[in-house]
Amino acid sequence: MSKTYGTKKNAVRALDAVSMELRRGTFTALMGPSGSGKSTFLNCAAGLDVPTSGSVWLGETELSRLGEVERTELRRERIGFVFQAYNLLGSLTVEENVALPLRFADRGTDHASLRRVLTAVGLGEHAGRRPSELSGGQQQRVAIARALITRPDAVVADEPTGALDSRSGRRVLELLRHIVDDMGQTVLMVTHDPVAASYADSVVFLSDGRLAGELPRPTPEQVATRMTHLGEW
Ligand SMILES: Nc1ncnc2c1ncn2[C@@H]1O[C@H](COP(=O)(O)OP(=O)(O)OP(=O)(O)O)[C@@H](O)[C@H]1O
Repeated sequence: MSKTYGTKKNAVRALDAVSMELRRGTFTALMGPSGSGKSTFLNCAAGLDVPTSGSVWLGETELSRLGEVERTELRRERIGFVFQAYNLLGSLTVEENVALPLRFADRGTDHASLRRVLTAVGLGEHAGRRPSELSGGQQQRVAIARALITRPDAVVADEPTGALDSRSGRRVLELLRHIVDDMGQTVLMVTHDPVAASYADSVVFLSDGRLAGELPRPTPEQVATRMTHLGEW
């Protein structure tokens, strides 16, 4: 797919014929210098935006062909989102925050699934707390539980550890690894951090809106070396 922002002389080609297949049950990290198109790719892949040309498929559904309303519905039902800022509602409890996507999707709240997902992210004991009573790492794990509650086909995470200290970050990355290995989830994560990227099955590099290689079974050192070759981080 390609994505151009603006028109004519103000046009910015953010993605230039980038083609990628994310297999079910895999964890992919997306890296590249600032402005290389990572967020643009993630947004188009997850149906928050549409490419200017090319197509995006989620299973049998051509996401890029859907109108705004259908795309919003598909996002709610089939994609889980995790961002650097946890975007939790402060007035709701942990459990209520996690249940929110079910309400938006007009699905009933299934308490057994809520308990299960909260336990999976290690917050079974904190269901009744407010986000302000949790650490940053715990809040991000609430956000991951919220992303998982609809049993989405894929989870996209844009810098999920960007605001965390390295210990809480590790816990979040281990959790992402766990949802892939033990729950069969598919995860796409944008990150600047070679250690975070090393938790993925494979790292895809972007540079100037183009694919710039892939590194399977990455180590932090290999990722850092590649990033150095791509220029500024
Ligand atoms: N809404 C927009 N309108 C115009 N240009 C945009 C818009 N969003 C992004 N761009 C441009 O598209 C290019 C790719 O941006 P993008 O945010 O995808 O990069 P990125 O790799 O995620 O960067 P960063 O690591 O800094 O977040 C950049 O040149 C950026 O300035």
